[in-house]
Amino acid sequence: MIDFSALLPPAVTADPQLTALELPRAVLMRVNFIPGVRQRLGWRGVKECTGNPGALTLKVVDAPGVFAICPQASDMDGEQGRALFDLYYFPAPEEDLVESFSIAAGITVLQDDFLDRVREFAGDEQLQALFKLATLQLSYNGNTGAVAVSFMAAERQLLISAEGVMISGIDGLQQAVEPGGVDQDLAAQTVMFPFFRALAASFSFCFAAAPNALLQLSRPGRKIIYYQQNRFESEFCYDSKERLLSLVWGEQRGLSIDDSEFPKLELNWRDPEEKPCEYADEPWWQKQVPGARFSVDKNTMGISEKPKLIILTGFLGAGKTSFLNHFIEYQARKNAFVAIIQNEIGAQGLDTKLLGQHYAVTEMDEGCVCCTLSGNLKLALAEILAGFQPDFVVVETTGLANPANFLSEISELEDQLDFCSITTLVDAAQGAAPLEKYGVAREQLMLADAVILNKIDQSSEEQLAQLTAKIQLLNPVASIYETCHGECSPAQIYGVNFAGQMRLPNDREKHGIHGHTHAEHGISSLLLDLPQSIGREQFLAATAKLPEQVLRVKGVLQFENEGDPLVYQYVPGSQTLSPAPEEDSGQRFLVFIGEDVQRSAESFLNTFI
Ligand SMILES: Nc1nc2c(ncn2[C@@H]2O[C@H](COP(=O)(O)OP(=O)(O)OP(=O)(O)O)[C@@H](O)[C@H]2O)c(=O)[nH]1
Repeated sequence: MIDFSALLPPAVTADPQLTALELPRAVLMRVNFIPGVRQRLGWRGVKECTGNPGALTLKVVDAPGVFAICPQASDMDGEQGRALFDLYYFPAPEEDLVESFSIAAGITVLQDDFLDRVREFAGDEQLQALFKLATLQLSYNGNTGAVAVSFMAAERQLLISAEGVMISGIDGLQQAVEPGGVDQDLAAQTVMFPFFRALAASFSFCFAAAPNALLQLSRPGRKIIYYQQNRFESEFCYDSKERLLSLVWGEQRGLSIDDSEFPKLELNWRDPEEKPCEYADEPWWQKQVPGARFSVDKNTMGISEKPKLIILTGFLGAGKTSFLNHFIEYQARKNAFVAIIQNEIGAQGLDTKLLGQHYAVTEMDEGCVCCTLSGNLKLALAEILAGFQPDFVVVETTGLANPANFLSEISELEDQLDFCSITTLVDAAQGAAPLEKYGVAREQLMLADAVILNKIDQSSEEQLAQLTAKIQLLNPVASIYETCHGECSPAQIYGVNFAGQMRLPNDREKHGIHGHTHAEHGISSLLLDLPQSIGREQFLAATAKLPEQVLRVKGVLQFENEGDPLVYQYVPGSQTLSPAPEEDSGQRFLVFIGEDVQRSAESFLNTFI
């Protein structure tokens, strides 16, 4: 029985249809975030389409273009789940292969916005019609745990233009394809096979098992004759075959592969027979990638195996999430994988949604921010380290957390993590006020290895100088960096190889800093459910009257008679409304943070509802 627990959450594995639908994505994301493994399995990288997180674009070693996969349909029959995916290849403009695509595809490839369109191909029907080359079928039996991955493609994808194709050239209109001539003759199976090869090898790696059956079936190919106004006919084409190649992990009987239209059985191999010679050298027979097992791959590459740990603190609204977004982007460009642990005040986990979905995120329970973080941090870290092999783990604490509270727990994980830095964001726009008022804001600074002075666009030079002097008084050893929107180079802060060492609790005790400070600051949080839609004017009038005890408000809301939901963010003195993340839970809410928030939230509600 294949163990899916490291790939999919239990709520998904309990549902065979969902499992069939989610499995390729889970496998592809997982292998692509383990640098040592990715390359060896044949991948160069993966990216989710923002409009459709189930749709991925991928680069494969040695293929200059971009491959893509997009879920198309799924169904279920008892314990059988099945899902179909469309597979695409978007050639690079300089590739000779472009000549074999249709004239319309060739023109599209040469347009300036082609690569931008490819990144968002899942919402682009024209692109899908021009570049779909194959289909993938995923079958899963919930009883036996068996999985079949079936690849369907034609030897030749032939398109005949009934009326011919004219294009405009230097000498005016020219006949590019004669009426009844071939517009496209593409070796679809050969073009797509490198993708299937790497995909199948990724399944074997994630399942830690090689396939134990292989089926190959075929049927006569077809050519498509197209007319104007989107009219199509299809005819058999006997000098081309369509093939279905199916690999099975686990018990083949009882797995429903939709192969009814493929009457001719060409190959039927089962373990322990000798492997079919045409596929004997394929990488999918290896259940382990040499030198790339979870525990040793980085060592064999001469890299320290332990992920670097960064603790990100900073008072409410200082810019932690903004900085984290840049940090992730910077690392993604360097092919490094960042795992994030966030502890959100309020149950909604808004920050997780505001960050892209490209990263593993473990949200911890809400509750007393300091203590809960302390209690669950080890668990969350252990979960991440068991499931992934991140290069960095960033713990983004709430604006009210005192890092001193969980430093001793982190020091217990010294053998699993390299401590890199406590990085503290400071809101230059708010100046020294939070530092003067809240002990926790001072302690976040006293503990910092690096201080990022953010929002300098909202502060005068004189105010900046005063604030810097205050910070230096509190923490004479931390380096201070000035930024806007958290945009600063991680290499500048942490050094090129991130050797920064976090001071451990024993050292800190000497500075007179102690744990658990949550009782002293008197700040609490409150979640306010909003009606599904609200009036824009009334809402803005109410926010204008927020009392100074309210330090932070954020949430998702929908204005009456307006298009999409919006994210609302408030810190004293400024508020923003921006488009909500694509993945919308449908819940409309605000989280209030501050002193006496109960009263503030009640009077807020009274003003505008
Ligand atoms: N003008 C300006 N606004 C900024 C800057 N950096 C962040 N912001 C805005 O400040 C607000 C808070 O930023 P976040 O990055 O969410 O801050 P945070 O520290 O994660 O906030 P919490 O989750 O409440 O702790 C958002 O509306 C940002 O767009 C900056 O440099 N200048």
